[in-house]
Amino acid sequence: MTQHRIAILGASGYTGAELVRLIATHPAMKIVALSADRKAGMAMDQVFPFLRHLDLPVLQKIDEIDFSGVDLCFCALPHATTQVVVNALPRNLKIVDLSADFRLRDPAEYEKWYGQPHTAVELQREAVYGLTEFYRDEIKTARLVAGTGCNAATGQFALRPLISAGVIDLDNILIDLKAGVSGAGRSLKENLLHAELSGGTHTYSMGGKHRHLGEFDQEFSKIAGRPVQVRFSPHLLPMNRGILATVYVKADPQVVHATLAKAYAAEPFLKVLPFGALPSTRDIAGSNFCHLGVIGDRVPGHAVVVAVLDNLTKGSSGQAIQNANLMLGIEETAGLMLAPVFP
Ligand SMILES: NC(=O)C1=CN([C@@H]2O[C@H](COP(=O)(O)OP(=O)(O)OC[C@H]3O[C@@H](n4cnc5c(N)ncnc54)[C@H](OP(=O)(O)O)[C@@H]3O)[C@@H](O)[C@H]2O)C=CC1
Ligand SMILES: CC(=O)N[C@@H](CCC(=O)OP(=O)(O)O)C(=O)O
Repeated sequence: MTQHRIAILGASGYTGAELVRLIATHPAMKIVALSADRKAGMAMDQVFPFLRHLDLPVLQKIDEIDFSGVDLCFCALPHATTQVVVNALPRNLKIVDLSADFRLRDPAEYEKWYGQPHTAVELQREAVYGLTEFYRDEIKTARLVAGTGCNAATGQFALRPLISAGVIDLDNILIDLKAGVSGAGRSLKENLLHAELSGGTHTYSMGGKHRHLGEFDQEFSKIAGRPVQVRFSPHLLPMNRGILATVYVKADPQVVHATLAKAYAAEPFLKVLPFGALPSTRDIAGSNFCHLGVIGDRVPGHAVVVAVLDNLTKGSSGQAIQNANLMLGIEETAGLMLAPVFP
């Protein structure tokens, strides 16, 4: 099988390491370059001893990499840095970006949510939104794909088919979400110290401030053909991986279940549980699966959808590989059918 030559920028971060872990057993990808910033010059097993069994290139600064020998580049860098880096890469290089820089179509929306003007607007326009199950055809022919926010992916898996089918009240949607701490990346932050995190939970970016609302607004309004604004309450939980979104909608619960089950019947990674069964993050850790459950609320005419996925796989690096498979003409599930880790 052809081995596509892969570079990973930001390989010393959490999503970068997850890309390496998954690509290590991919049948048609070979890692030829890895980048880091502070950790440039180090071997991967110095940064991540859990990858010691692999023979990997040394971490380099981005400007030391020869991209002429690369077929596809995963970019797992912080937002804002990303647009500068991608703008300087060869224009024929296929890129799957994991940051927020190319997710929003409208430059004004980017500035609103990220607090600064976009400096590569033409790339922003070129990028295809990377929620694979809903953008497959565009992703197959794209050069630049923008991976979704991990929370944004979870909420969209619960809601997109319901909005498309017109079975929920569009003005009555609440996404209450719990996220694991690896979603915040590997750089040191005081509030993420074990002593300050492990004993409790708290909300963050409440009151309509979370940046993934930009993705919800963009995508839900596009599907509905009119503005849709959801309510969103993110919480940080003292767990490493995983997101659980509890989504409250005004709708017939059986119709909600039937709509999701039908929409995802042929999807290899999206699993709808029997009516009334609800999923747990414990059942998807380390895998590219998203589990969804539906139950009737106590108040008639209301339903609750619960969606879970792993932020480092289906929420970022697994999704990125799924998109790269399509861009390279490989089987979409290649390298991704790993079972979750349990317990
Ligand atoms: N973590 C998650 O669950 C998700 C993350 N994302 C997005 O993916 C991207 C990567 O996230 P994550 O892996 O968590 O982040 P980390 O903070 O864990 O890693 C960031 C990586 O970028 C490198 N880096 C930082 N600054 C620079 C710079 N100025 N120039 C070059 N390289 C730099 C770091 O290198 P070094 O450490 O050597 O300094 C490191 O390799 C982010 O945009 C994030 O928002 C998207 C979905 C989910
Ligand atoms: C726990 C935590 O902090 N999670 C991050 C989501 C990670 C992600 O999807 O990041 P980007 O949108 O920045 O790429 C958050 O809620 O902002």
